[in-house]
Amino acid sequence: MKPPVLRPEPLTREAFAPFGEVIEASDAVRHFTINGGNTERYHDLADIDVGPDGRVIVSIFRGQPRSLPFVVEMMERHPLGTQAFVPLNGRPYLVVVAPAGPAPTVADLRLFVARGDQGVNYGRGVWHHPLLALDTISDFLVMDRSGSAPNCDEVTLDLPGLISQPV
Ligand SMILES: NC(=O)N[C@@H](O)C(=O)O
Ligand code: NI
Repeated sequence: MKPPVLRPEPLTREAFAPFGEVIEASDAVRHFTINGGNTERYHDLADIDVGPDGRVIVSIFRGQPRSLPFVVEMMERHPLGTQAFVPLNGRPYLVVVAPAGPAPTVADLRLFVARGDQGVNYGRGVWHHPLLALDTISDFLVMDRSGSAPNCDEVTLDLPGLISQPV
């Protein structure tokens, strides 16, 4: 059977809410002026949760661009903590997610096209595809959990999904 084509959706806080938060300086979020008027603070955008035994760490992921069309064959989740990605190069990228819970099927997958000024924070246990950078080598600031217990479950999709081009 041919892999179903995943329908790209624009990344919005509302559409992404079942999977986590969107990290962006939007007028829709609480923001206020600080530093004597020099700076606007877009406040409390995401819940970084690493559980009682984890430690929050900040890393940079330097992703190679994915070639399109791209076949989504696997998904992963981090049951012990959230994982946030914030693009550092101002370039669009792709996010493929499925709800936390049982292993997803291709019918559960959602494909979001993120702008270069939008980050995402995957909720604990939310299924997602590893980083999907586009067009050029791209750096992302990543906030996630460090700890001794294993924190990455992977599944292979019985029927893969297809990200066609152009998204
Ligand atoms: N393995 C790793 O740290 N990266 C993945 O979790 C990812 O979501 O890219
Ligand atoms: Ni991950």
